[in-house]
Amino acid sequence: QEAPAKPEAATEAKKPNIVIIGTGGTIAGAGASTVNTGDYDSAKVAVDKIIAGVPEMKSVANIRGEQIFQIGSESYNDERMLKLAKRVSELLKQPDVDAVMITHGTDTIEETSYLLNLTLKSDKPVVVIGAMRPGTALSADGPLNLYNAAVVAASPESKGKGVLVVMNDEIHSARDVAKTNALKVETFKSLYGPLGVVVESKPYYYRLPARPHTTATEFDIDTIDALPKVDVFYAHTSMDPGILTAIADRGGKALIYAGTGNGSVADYMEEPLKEVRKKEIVVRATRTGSGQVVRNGEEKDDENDWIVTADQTPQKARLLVSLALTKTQDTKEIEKILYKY
Ligand SMILES: NC(=O)CC[C@H](N)C(=O)O
Repeated sequence: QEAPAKPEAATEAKKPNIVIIGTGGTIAGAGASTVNTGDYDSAKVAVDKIIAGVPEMKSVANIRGEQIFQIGSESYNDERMLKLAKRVSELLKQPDVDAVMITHGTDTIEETSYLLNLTLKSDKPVVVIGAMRPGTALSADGPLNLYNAAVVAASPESKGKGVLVVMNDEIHSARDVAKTNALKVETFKSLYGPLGVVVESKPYYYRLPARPHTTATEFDIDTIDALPKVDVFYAHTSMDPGILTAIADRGGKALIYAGTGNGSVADYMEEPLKEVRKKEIVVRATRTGSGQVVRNGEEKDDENDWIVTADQTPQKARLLVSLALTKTQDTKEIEKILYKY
């Protein structure tokens, strides 16, 4: 890594062109008073206004905004995610676009960025950011997150590292990042640690993603127009088997069973889950938030033709299984995909 440079140094070289796609979230939120940090409306402020609020970004890049949605990220569905991903792909193909940033609600940043990480075919930096406090709040975190994201997106060092999520001075891989707290500014964590940090207008990378992403995957967003329906069932004590089987009657192609512990299935849920397998693929995941699910460990996966996740959370497994289903219906192949990415 080079020695730290002053932010002004960047202006001496030709500045990169960055497009910031606005999608809503708290980074575009507004509260009634400066002390409203958790009580506010998200998705209110236009992306151009957000950009105008951080003129410091002009020293690192030529920036232009594009508003694609104005939504809370809890409202993403496949259609919206695909629309966003296809637009990012289009922009990355333009020779006059060097990097893309996306302002996004934090609730589902980990899902959208994971989909982008698995399906974009470009080495150019793609950086997703959000905020935990609206711009109207004391100590709003959005402006610095946005500036840091621009610093990361503008850096040649960020090329080829997959889709990045920059929050709270940290650079995370979209593969691993998860929102871990409902309110705190330091909510974004990666199980294996962030890839790097941003300090005084410079990114410092310490790790690289080991799993294939972007140009190295078999999934291309330009060829995907719909995603097979995959649902998640969340396990707990005293489950209602009827709810599980009702999910399987909704036309899904796979069900992620977010099991307790190592993806364990309650004795009274085994028969219902076997019934589900007659209609769709069954994937055992863990609701614990981390750890591999051991095949044939706590359950008879071979006998039941159930699949296990690698370390993906149920919501990330849902997306990856859905992408896998665009390629194959073979359960062994789908499990290989879970262990590959
Ligand atoms: N901090 C946030 O961005 C949460 C706001 C909103 N629920 C969203 O995800 O868009």
